[in-house]
Amino acid sequence: MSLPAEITDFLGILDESPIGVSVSRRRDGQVVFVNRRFCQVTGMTPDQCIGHPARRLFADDDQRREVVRQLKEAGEIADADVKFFRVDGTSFWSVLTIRSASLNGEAVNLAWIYDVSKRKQAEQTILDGKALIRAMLDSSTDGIVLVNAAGTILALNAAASSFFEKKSDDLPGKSIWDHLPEAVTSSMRRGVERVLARGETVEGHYAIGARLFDIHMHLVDNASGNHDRVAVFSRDVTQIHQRRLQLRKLETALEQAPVAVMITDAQGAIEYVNRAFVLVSGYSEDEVLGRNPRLLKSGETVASVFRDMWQCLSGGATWQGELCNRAKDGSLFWEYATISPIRDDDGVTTHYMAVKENITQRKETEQQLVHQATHDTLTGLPNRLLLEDRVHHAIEVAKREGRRIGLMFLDLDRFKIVNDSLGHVAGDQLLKVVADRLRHTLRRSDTVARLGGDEFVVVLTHFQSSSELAEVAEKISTALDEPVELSGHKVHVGASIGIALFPEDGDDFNSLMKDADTAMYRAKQKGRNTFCFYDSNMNDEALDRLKLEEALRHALVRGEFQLFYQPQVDLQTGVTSSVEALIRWNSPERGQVSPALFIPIAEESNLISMIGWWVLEESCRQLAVWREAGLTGIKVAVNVSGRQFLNHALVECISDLMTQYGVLPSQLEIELTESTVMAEPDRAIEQLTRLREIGIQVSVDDFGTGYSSLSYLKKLPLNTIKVDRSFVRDVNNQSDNAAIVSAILGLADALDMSIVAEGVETEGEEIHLKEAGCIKVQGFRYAKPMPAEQLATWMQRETM
Ligand SMILES: Nc1nc2c(ncn2[C@@H]2O[C@@H]3COP(=O)(O)O[C@H]4[C@@H](O)[C@H](n5cnc6c(=O)[nH]c(N)nc65)O[C@@H]4COP(=O)(O)O[C@H]3[C@H]2O)c(=O)[nH]1
Repeated sequence: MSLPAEITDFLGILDESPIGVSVSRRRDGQVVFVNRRFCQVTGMTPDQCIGHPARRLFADDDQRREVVRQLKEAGEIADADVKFFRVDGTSFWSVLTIRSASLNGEAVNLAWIYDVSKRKQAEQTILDGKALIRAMLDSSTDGIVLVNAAGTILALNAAASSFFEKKSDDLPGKSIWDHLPEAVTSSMRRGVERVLARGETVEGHYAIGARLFDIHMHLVDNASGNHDRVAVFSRDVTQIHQRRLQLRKLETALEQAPVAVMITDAQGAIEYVNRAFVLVSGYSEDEVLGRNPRLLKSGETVASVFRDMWQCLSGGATWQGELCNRAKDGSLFWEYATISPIRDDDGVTTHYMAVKENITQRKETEQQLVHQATHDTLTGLPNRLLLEDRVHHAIEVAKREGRRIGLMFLDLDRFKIVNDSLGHVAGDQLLKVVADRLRHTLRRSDTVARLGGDEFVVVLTHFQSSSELAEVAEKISTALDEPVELSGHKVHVGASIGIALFPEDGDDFNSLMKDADTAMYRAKQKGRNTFCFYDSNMNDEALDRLKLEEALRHALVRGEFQLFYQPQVDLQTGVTSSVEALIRWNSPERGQVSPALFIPIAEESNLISMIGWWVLEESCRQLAVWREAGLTGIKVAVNVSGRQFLNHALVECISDLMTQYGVLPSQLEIELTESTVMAEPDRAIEQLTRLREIGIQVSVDDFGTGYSSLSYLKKLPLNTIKVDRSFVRDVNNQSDNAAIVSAILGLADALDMSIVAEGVETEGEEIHLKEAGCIKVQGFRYAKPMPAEQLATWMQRETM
C-alpha cells in the first residue's frame, strides 16, 4: 500500500523535527512510510525501510519480541526506552511510541522514535559512578552507615553488617537505634546530635556483642546542601585491642622481670631496656636509648668473649656467656647474658634481644672463694697453690722469651723465739709486718707468697744478671733487718734467703723450690740474715760483682779514675791529630781494673751516667791543659755509653763543658758503639742531629759487629766509622777479614764518612790497610793508651 500524497506530505512536514516517524501496515508489518528524521536516526535509506518489515529495525530479538508482545497486549507502546541496532552494527537509544491508527481504511502502526542516546549515556555514567562508589564502599573493611537526624538508615556498605550483626539488605529505611544494643544507643544518639548541631566529628569506642568498635561520626551534606545526615564509620578493633592487651601484658612482664632485658636494632642501637636494666646499670632509659651497648663495656671482659659472641650472633645463633660490665657510677657488675637475634618474616635479623641475669654476687662469692683458696688468710699474700701456678706460668713465658727466673726461699731467723716468748698474736703481727715489708721492697710484677709458718717465697722474672738478684736479696735483708715493734718490744728478726735460678738450677717448680730451700739452709749456716745462691759459683760471681759495684760507687769520690789516651795516626803523614780517651780504674784493692770489666757493671747499676760525665769533663779539662801547654790542634774522642747518649741533657752538658774549658767543637768527638745507635735508631737520629748542630763529630765504634740496618746508616748523621779490631786482626792473611774491611771502606766512601781502623798491631796489617785505602789507624803498633803527661812527650818525640 502506498500512502496518498496528502498524507505523506503531511507526515513529511515532520522531516525536520527531532522525531522520526514510520508507518507500517498492521496486516503484514511492512513499512509504508518513513520520514527523513527516521532515516537519519536509524541510519537507513527510505528504500531500505519501505516495503520491508518494521521488525528489521530491531537487531536485538529479545527486544523485538517484547515490543510485539506489548503491541499485542495493549495495542500500543507508550514512550518506551528501546535500544536499536543499526545495520552497520552501531546502536542508539530511543524513546519509542507506537500507536494503532487507520489510514485509508487500512490498520497501521504509527511509530515515533526520538534519539535519547546522549541522555542514556549520561544516565549510564551516573549509574556506573554509583556502582563504582558502591563497590568501593563495599570493599572497605570499615563499616559505613548513613543515617538522618531521626536515625533512619539511608545507606550502608557491606562491612557495616558486622556492626549490626545483620545482613545489610534489611536495614535501609530502618532505625539504627533499633539495631544496636541499649548500652550503645544512648551514647551514640548524643554523638549524632552533636555532629548535627555543631558539625564536629565525634569519636567513640563501643562494645557490640563480643566485638569492639572504634566509631567516627561525620556530618554529610545532602544534595540540596542541608546538613542533615551523619556518616557513621565503624572499625572492628577487636583483634587490635586483643593484641594491644597481649602486648601490654608482655610489656608488664618484661618491665617487672627480675632479669635485665635490652633490645637493640640490627646495628646495635638500643631501642628498649626494662626496669631491671635501669636498676642494675644505673642508666636511665633516656640515657641509653639510641646508644650502643658498648657504653657498658668495662674492659674487664676478655676480647675473645666478644669475638665469640659476634661470631655466634652473626651466624644467626643465640649466644650465652658471662660479661663484666661497668655501671654508670663506675662500679663493675657481672651478668650471665643470653643474646638472640630477632628475625622478620623473611628471616632477616632486625633486632637483638639480650636477657641478662645479674650474677655479681655469685661472682664475688666465687672470687672470694678463689681468693681464699689461693691466698694466705693472715697476710693476704698468695699461698703455695697460687705460687705454684704463677711459677708454672712464668716458666712457660721464660722458655718462650729466653728469660731467666729467680726464686728466693725466705725463712725468718728469729720467728720461733718471738712466737714462743711473746705469743701467737705477736707472731701473727710480725708475719704481717714481714709481708708488708716484702711487698714494699719488691716490684708489682714480682710475686711474694707465704708458704705457711715463717716461710716466704719471692719470684722475680725481670732481671739482667744474678748480681741484680743478689741486690734484691740484699734489699730484702736490709728491710727485714729493721726492728719490729711488737707488744712494746723492739724485735730483730732477719731472714735467711736461698736463691735458685731457672733454667740453671731447675726447670720446674718443685726442683726450683728444693734448690732454693737447700740454698736457704746454706745461708742459715753461713750466719743469719744473709743470702745464698744454690749454685756456689754463682754465689761467688754475684758476690764479687756486688762488691765490685760497691767499690765502683766509691771510686769516683775517691778519685780512683784516670784517663789514658791512645793516639790515632795518619798513615800518609804519620801525624797524630786525634786521640781516644780510655778510662782506667786504679782500685786500691784490685789494682788496675779493665774498663771492659767495670763499664758493663756501671751500665747495669746506673753508675755509668756519673762516670760518663766525669770522662767528658776530664777530657775537656785535659784539652784546656794541653792548650795551655801549647799542644793545640788535638782532638779527643770520648766513649759515650748508650744510657748516657740517650739522656736529653747530653748536648747541653757538652756545650756547658766546652764553654767552661774553652774547648772548640772540632776538638771533641763522641764515640758510640754500633749497638747503642741501633738500639733506638729514631731517637739516635734525633740526638745525633742535635750534636751535629753544635758542631760535635760522632764516630761509630766496633763497626761491623752489630748488624746495622743499612737504610738507617744512610740517615744517621755520622762522621767516622771505626773498623772493629776483630776485622783488623791478621787482615793481611785472612781473606774474610780483608773482604769485610774492603766492604766497610766502600760503604764509608759511599756514605761520605771517614774510617779509623782499630787495634792495628803488625806491619802486615798496616801495609794491607794502607793499600786498601784506610788512612787513619789506631793500635799498639803505634802506641798503647797512655796517661796525658806521657802523651805530650810521645807526640813531641813523634813529630821530631
Ligand atoms: N789488643 C789490642 N787492644 C787494643 C789495641 N789498640 C787499642 N786497644 C784497646 O782497644 C780498646 C779500644 O776501645 P773501645 O773499642 O772503645 O772499647 C772500650 C770502650 O768500649 C770501653 N771504654 C773505655 N773507656 C771508656 C769510657 O770512658 N767510657 C765508656 N763508656 N766506655 C769506655 O771499654 C772498652 C775497652 O777499653 P780498653 O780496655 O781501654 O781497650 C781499648 C784499647 O786499649 C791493639 O792494638 N790491640
